[in-house]
Amino acid sequence: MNKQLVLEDGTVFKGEGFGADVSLSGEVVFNTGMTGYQEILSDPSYCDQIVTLTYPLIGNYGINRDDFESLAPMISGVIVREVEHEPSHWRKQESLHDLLVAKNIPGLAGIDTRMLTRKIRMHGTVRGRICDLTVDTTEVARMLREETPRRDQVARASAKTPYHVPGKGKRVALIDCGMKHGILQSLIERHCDVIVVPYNTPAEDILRLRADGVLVSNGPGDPTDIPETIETIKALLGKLPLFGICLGHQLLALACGATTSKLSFGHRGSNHPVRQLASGQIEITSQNHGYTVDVHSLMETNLEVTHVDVNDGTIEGLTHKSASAFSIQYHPEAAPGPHDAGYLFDEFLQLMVQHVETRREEVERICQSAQM
Ligand SMILES: NC(=O)CC[C@H](N)C(=O)O
Repeated sequence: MNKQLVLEDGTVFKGEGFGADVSLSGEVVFNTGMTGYQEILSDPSYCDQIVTLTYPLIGNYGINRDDFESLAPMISGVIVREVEHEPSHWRKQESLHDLLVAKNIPGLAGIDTRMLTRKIRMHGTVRGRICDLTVDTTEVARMLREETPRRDQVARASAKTPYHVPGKGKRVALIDCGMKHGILQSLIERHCDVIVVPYNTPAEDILRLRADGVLVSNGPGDPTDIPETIETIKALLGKLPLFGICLGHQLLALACGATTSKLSFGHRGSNHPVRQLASGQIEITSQNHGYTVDVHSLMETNLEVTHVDVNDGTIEGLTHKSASAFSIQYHPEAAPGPHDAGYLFDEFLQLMVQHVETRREEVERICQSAQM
């Protein structure tokens, strides 16, 4: 044993280090997915978090060039029960260890991940640090309790300047709060013409793009940390069809006057059941969020709940009663799946088509009344 995880309450888990030989702190969370470690560690929503993977063997199919959700992982560490250093898969290019070394991210193997997960489930997420066995753990725990966590994750994860991904279909302005590439991919598959813009782009600049709709992406941190994006959404509401995913969902709710709060240990995994209220149908979804929209705060808003989490009853989807806007807390772009929720991208497309038709009808009506 040569590395340890120290938690802010003083608990210590000793294990074997892998990946980069560095010490990093972060919020310790767990993900229950059996596969998808490459997508998880490269999902910018995990920025500044140390992720415990509850599936007991990780790394066995390696890392490939295609499955990254972003090119620069922002995760603070990976914790596993057992890591495989000799992966076997026809698509693999390198091992998990090699990737973590290259990206300067520490890994910790050989600890009781079930015990750690049960602790987080009972007491909520905690701050922790992966470090050498030689350091004074009481000192590390004190430092973890006293340091103020950063709140600039979205600014670090978002694109710094706009860029265009041309397509022949509907034009989507994609507000990048720390976007997973899967979202872009899902729009490209539907032939969209996508302009990705930074999280703090003002509404006027977005309107100037003459987009057919706006998608607000997933992203890290607390949604209340980015009032700029909330203001942009407020100004766009009713002018263009709007679709919010995960952080984007929380931001739409805040823009409409609702509130959000932190869940005790969040939802992170790839088999979370969600009920669609209109049909009663259950979708199996991929989730990764630590915050939720407060149900009682919806009373004062024009929002309606469309989807609910079957496990804990929290809100998973919202729609606006008058504006063309809807959002979901989970991931329709999920990779490696499940794909039950992919229809939501088609609904967004449908909303953009309807919006264009309504506008055309409006223009015709104005022209006709002008002739009279
Ligand atoms: N995946 C996301 O977009 C996460 C949203 C937000 N950072 C949360 O933890 O709730």
